[in-house]
Amino acid sequence: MTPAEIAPKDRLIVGLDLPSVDAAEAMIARLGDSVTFYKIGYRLAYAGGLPLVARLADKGKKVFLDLKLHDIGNTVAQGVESITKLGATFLTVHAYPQTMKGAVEGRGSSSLKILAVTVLTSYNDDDLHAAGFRLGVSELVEARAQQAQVLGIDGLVSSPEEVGALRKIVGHQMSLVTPGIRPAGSASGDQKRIMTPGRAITAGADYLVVGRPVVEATDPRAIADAIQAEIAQALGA
Ligand SMILES: O=c1ccn([C@@H]2O[C@H](COP(=O)(O)O)[C@@H](O)[C@H]2O)c(=O)[nH]1
Repeated sequence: MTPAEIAPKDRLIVGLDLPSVDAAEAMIARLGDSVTFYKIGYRLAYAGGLPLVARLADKGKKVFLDLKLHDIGNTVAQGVESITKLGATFLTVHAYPQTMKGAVEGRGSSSLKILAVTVLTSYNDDDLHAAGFRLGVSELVEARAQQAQVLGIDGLVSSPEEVGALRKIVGHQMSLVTPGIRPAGSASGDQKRIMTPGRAITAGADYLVVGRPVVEATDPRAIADAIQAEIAQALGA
């Protein structure tokens, strides 16, 4: 799907980082038709949230399974093959060559799209160096994007700060999905590479992932609607 083909409303992916399936379902009901795309990550998946994928699909919503797999290639391939049956649109793996190769093998010809997490948005250059990496954020993101492209990965997760450089490398063949989104005035929390929704879209992001600023808001629907309006304005839609 080229960026022009993505419906503006589908570009906001709300992270259901909530403690239980009941809490997630209550949030989905509150957000109503403001949100069409949800992300299920560690917190909800390990609290029994995987069956929600099919329930959301039945309601016409899309699901991003943010499981960030990383293991030996064979294990990743087998795990991804199981995940293809859940009905999610996106699944994340860490952008290590063996992991990405296994994920593409496990995905096979299914409709599941594999996203490679380049460098977590809570990391800056100092964090990478402390973890033993020689490269800084921008160099590592770009190197991993090149490897992901060669291996047949469908999309990349990065901060919006890297989207311009990534587009030059991967063109429109891969989806660019960006967490680290903060509406003006909201707390950054542990995120270190952040941008507002409008600036991220203008920078060229295809999808914006927003968790806490929506699900911890007093009025989540009002915040989601404001983000959708900012996205539409940045797209000139
Ligand atoms: O590099 C990454 C990859 C994934 N995430 C996930 O996105 C959401 C962001 O939540 P906020 O509350 O809006 O910070 C969260 O589920 C992360 O696990 C990311 O932040 N960065």
